[in-house]
Amino acid sequence: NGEWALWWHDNYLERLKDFVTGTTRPIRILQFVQRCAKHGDALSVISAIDSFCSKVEWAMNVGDKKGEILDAIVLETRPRWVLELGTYCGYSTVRIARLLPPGARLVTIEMNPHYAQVAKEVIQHAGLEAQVELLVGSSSILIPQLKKKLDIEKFDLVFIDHWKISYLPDTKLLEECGLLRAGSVLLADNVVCPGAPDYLHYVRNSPQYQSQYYQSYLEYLQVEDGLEKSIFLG
Ligand SMILES: C[S@@+](CC[C@H](N)C(=O)[O-])C[C@H]1O[C@@H](n2cnc3c(N)ncnc32)[C@H](O)[C@@H]1O
Repeated sequence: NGEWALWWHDNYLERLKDFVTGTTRPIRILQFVQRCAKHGDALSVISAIDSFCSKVEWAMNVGDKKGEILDAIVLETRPRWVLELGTYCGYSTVRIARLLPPGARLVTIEMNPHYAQVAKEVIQHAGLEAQVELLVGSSSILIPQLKKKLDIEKFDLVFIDHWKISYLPDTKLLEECGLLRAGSVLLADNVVCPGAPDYLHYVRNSPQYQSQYYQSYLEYLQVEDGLEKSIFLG
């Protein structure tokens, strides 16, 4: 059901609406945010995107239900440095950035330049551009450059939400590049739908991680999905 729903919303309906409107889904989300959300008010940006994506057009944001779990983990972690893999339109970026303690930074990586441009405008609309560094490119190329590029030592929290096939190789890359410390938290989205079985097998069986599943629902749909929180033990 989940696979079918994703195909329906992400391929068939999106292409149809793109064709009919002559725009793209990210542009339609941005236009809704600009029309309905208050400038500088992150919560109203989040509400506008949730409202658009639950009532008008589905989109692959982490969504409101899993978003609450994400919020709780950001608040309990109180990170100084956060990395997000997969920005899309900046929904989860705004969710995370609004909860960061003073002086903390969120680095978010998006390989699609069109999505990244929309995300930049969404983040600006939320008034959070000072907290966020948006990098455009592939995670596998950018991760090894992060220490030099941004003078980062280690990430306290990593939100993993790009293509599922990249979860495991990028996690190993973060380890190899020395970007994780004992206690760093990895939070991976969509571990059930569409699923990341090789990643789950790794974090649940490696002695280097202590891992826990948070059951929830796929964004804006009644289909089981969840987040996996994995603490790197060093
Ligand atoms: C599920 S969406 C991210 C949703 C976003 N985190 C949110 O909740 O609002 C996945 C995004 O990851 C991007 N992506 C996929 N593989 C990537 C990679 N290897 N490097 C950078 N971006 C990637 C895609 O272009 C897409 O925009």
